[in-house]
Amino acid sequence: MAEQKNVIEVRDLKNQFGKQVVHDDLDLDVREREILGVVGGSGTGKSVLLRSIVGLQTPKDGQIHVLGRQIFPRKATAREINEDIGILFQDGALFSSMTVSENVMAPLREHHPEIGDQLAQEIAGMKLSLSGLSEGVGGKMPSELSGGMRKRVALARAMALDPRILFLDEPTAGLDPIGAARFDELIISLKENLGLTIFMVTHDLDSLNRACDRVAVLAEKKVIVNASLDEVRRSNHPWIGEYFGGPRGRAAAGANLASGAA
Ligand SMILES: Nc1ncnc2c1ncn2[C@@H]1O[C@H](COP(=O)(O)OP(=O)(O)OP(=O)(O)O)[C@@H](O)[C@H]1O
Repeated sequence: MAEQKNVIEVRDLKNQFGKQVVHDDLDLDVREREILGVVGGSGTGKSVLLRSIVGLQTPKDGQIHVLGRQIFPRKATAREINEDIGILFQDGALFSSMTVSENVMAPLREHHPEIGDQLAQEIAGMKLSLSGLSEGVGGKMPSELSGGMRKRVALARAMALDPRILFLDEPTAGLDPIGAARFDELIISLKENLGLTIFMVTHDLDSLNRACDRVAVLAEKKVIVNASLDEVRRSNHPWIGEYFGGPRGRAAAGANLASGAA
């Protein structure tokens, strides 16, 4: 198989808050068109890593390149960075006073004010449909939707500018198992049909089994392994053993085998 190129390269990353060093000499590669699951204990710096890569957090040291652009030390402009990435934050963060359509159109209004109302509406409708929502949803307020639907609206908004990379921070948190499985199917289809690369911070073992091509594990201020789930499971690191070998880990792996997934 041809070697996939890296769309994200992080080298020697250091993040520090006061005396607390969160990342030290952290390296990470993310390949084009893969779904990378990012896991690690609470407070290991998964969200800080995501925020550093998208330019929302200024690291202490290191180098970050995304799609060939230098994010840190900063050379790319915020506009250039935002052109090719979409972000779904942990809480979805929809604007509660705007309709669903207006939420999805917000990035278009900000980055492409030249786009007229009708075209913006049409693009919003298309993104909602890509996210598995029906047309009628556009006129509703976020408060009228279920948690799963709100996640899909947030995903539609993250895709408003046709990103090449999607960053998802715990996208299935708060969803029931069926809603979470459907969300995973959706992101797999985005990867397969649109060729997106997906960087997904998650605590959801079922999601890792179902959706991720590779898994990066954060521990000891670094990415200690970035490999297929099978390879990660073979690691003898104590946190990995506890996480994947515990009852939840075994149940998730068993469910995956039973459903015939690779
Ligand atoms: N802006 C900030 N100022 C000070 N400390 C911060 C800031 N952002 C993050 N931290 C600290 O950095 C550490 C890593 O935080 P982060 O949110 O990245 O962890 P995480 O791995 O995503 O955790 P969780 O799985 O619980 O969401 C935590 O100890 C957190 O308190």
